This record gives sequence, structure tokens and C-alpha cells, in this order.
Amino acid sequence: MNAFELYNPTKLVFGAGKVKQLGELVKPYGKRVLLVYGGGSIKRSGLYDDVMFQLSEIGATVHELSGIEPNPRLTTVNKGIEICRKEKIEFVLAVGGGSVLDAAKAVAAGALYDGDVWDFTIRRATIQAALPIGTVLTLAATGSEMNGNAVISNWEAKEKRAIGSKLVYPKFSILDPKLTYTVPRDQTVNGIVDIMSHVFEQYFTLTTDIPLQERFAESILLTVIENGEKALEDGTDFDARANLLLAGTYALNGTLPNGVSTDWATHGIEHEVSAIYDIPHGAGLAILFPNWMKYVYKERVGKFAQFAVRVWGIDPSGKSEDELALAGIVATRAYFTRIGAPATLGELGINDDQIDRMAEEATRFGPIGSFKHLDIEDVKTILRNSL
Ligand SMILES: NC(=O)c1ccc[n+]([C@@H]2O[C@H](COP(=O)([O-])OP(=O)(O)OC[C@H]3O[C@@H](n4cnc5c(N)ncnc54)[C@H](O)[C@@H]3O)[C@@H](O)[C@H]2O)c1
Repeated sequence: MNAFELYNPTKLVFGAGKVKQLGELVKPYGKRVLLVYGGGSIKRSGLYDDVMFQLSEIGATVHELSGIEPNPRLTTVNKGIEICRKEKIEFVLAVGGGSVLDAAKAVAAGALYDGDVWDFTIRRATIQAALPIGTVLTLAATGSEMNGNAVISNWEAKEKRAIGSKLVYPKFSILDPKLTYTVPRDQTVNGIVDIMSHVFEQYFTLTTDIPLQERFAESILLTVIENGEKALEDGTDFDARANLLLAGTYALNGTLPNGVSTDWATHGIEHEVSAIYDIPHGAGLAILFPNWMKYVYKERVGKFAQFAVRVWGIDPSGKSEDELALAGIVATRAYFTRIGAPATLGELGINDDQIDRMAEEATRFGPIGSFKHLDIEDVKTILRNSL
């Protein structure tokens, strides 16, 4: 096991009706609040009114940044930064899915930076300060509710890049499974794939003798596989939604990578696809991950065989490790297809036009991944195999 540090300051407030605690949770941080949200689903569901009521109860002055796009854009983040500076905002409250949370984090960091917030994504500057953030999550997927990451798209430059800092962990996140009842089927599917992909990035590692981390990861995968299908059958199944929501948080809150070298190559490639084609992150991952698996599994066949047996319940008798590994990859693709995720870039209207550019961008800082280091030619092959 590698040396590691675990840091997670986010207070998780989980359960039905927990939005009632919002006012008290915001109160210590100030009364000048920027409310960040997306395209209006929170208005239709009544959540907006509940949030505004809570903020009015503590006498907060609320300014709004609405219209956060899925794959949130730098231009929108900049609008939020401007409001923060002009209105002397003390607290940023994100209400929505991962895109809203990520945009709020970028706004919070950009507001206290005397330069272009994009600098944080291209390693020109590191975050030195940020406004405090709180979140009310409405979609199980990214883990952004309990981590220090945010992904922002520069639509003009067709680039999608991540920022990360201890300073942008939410101070608190409210997770009420009932708030996810209205998530449409396709977004539920994208969320399931995103959560599973976060686990894959940390599970497929060359680090050995890590039984606790492996079983953590396998239990998250099994929980998502079972409860994902239940939530798709009945979007108002409280327990299925609750289990999915908590799995999403644990998949990317710093629990799984303890002492383990993690990969993240597939996420890097997916970001290049959605930077150009603006596809949902989960859809891109559903297409790419089984192709990444097929390309790299020989680096450690035994781990993929274990995945097949423990996660997909494949009977190992009479099968070689290689056969088991491949059966696990086939089962992964079959599950994605069963829940309705795309299997090829072609299904999303993407052809080979931009493969060179996407591969160049994905490897702009050098080879990616740690399970197998992927250079530009490897990335091109995985993208071509995904057409
Ligand atoms: N910060 C991280 O650690 C991290 C990790 C993975 C991905 N990401 C990024 O997060 C973004 C994706 O976030 P996401 O998957 O949470 O989706 P999202 O926030 O983009 O939301 C997807 C859609 O679902 C709608 N929606 C959200 N909640 C709803 C509800 N309760 N009812 C009805 N509609 C609802 C939104 O309005 C939007 O149209 C991508 O940009 C991705 O790259 C971030």
C-alpha cells in the first residue's frame, strides 16, 4: 500500500426533508449569498421556493446565477465571478447536479483571484483562496458534493479541464434522495455510468495487496448495479435513489484512492470528446470504458478476472484468467446497454474527424493513466475502437 493522506472537511447532511436545515447551515458564513442553479428544474419541483424560504428565514440577501449548462461553461462562471465581486458575496450556494456544483466551485475560487479563473485549469496558477460553498444536490453522479474538484468547459477553445483544491470542498452538502425523483431516465443512466466509472478509475490499479480498498470498490459497484436498475424501474423508489446517491458520493470522496495509484485516463479522453461534441459525460464514459478495458486488461489480467467473478458473478470454473477477464468486460458493456447507455460514438453522431485533435489534447501534458501509460497513439486507437 502506498503512503497517503485523507482529507475531507465536507459535512454531509443526508435524508428526506433535510433542506429544512439549510438556513442554519448557511448562517455561520454570512448573509450575502449567491444562489447558483441550472435550467429551472428546481423551480418546477418547488425546491427553489424551499431554498428561498430557508434563506429568507436567516435574513440573507440573495443574488442569482441561473442557467448553468450541463458541461458548465467558462463564460457562465465568469458572470458569477462578476456578481460575487460587485455584490460582495460571502457564500456560494449551489442547488443542482454536478454541473451546478462545479460551476459554483469555479466561481468561488475565481471571485478571490486577481486573474482569469481558467488559469487554474491550465496549471498557470493554483487556488490560494475561495469563498465558502454549500450544496443541495439533485442528481446522483459526480461526487462533487464531497470533493474538491470541478470541471469547466471553455466552449470557444473547445477545451474541458478540471480544477482541484482543498479550498473548494463544500462546507456542507444536503442530499435528499427525494430530490432525485425527478431526474429523467437518461440522466439517471448517465449518473449510474459516471459513478461506476469513478470506481473503475480507482479499482483498476497496479497496486497490490489492498483488500479493503478493493472490497470498498466492489461493494460500491454492486450497490450501483442493483439499485441503478431499481431506480430506472421506479424513479420514486426511495431506497434505490438513496443507495445510488450515497454510492455516488463514496465513489469520489477520497475513500477509494487511499494508498492506491489511480488511473483517470478514460476520464481524460472523455473530457476531450465532450469538449468538442458537448455530449453528456456519462454517455461518453459508457462508450469509452469497455474499450479502455479491452485495450489495457492484459497489464493485470488477474484483477480483471477478479472483477468478473466478484462484481458480475461470473462462474470461474473451467475458464482461464484471460477468458474471465474478457467475460467481465463483456458483462460491463451488456449492463450499460441494458440500462440504455450508448455503446459507440457513432450513435451520438461522432465520426473520426477529430480523433487526432482529441488524442493530442488528452496527452498534452504527456502520457495518461497509470494502469497502462497511454501515449497519443494509444488514445487514438481507443477512440477509433469506440467509433
Ligand atoms: N467535480 C467532480 O468531481 C466531477 C466528477 C465527474 C464529472 N464531473 C462533471 O460534472 C458534470 C456532469 O454533472 P451531472 O452528471 O451531475 O449532471 P448535470 O449537473 O450536468 O445535470 C444533467 C441534467 O440533469 C438535470 N437535472 C439535475 N437534477 C435534476 C433533477 N432532480 N430533476 C430533473 N432534472 C435534473 C440538469 O438540469 C441537467 O439538464 C460534467 O461536466 C462532468 O464532467 C465532475
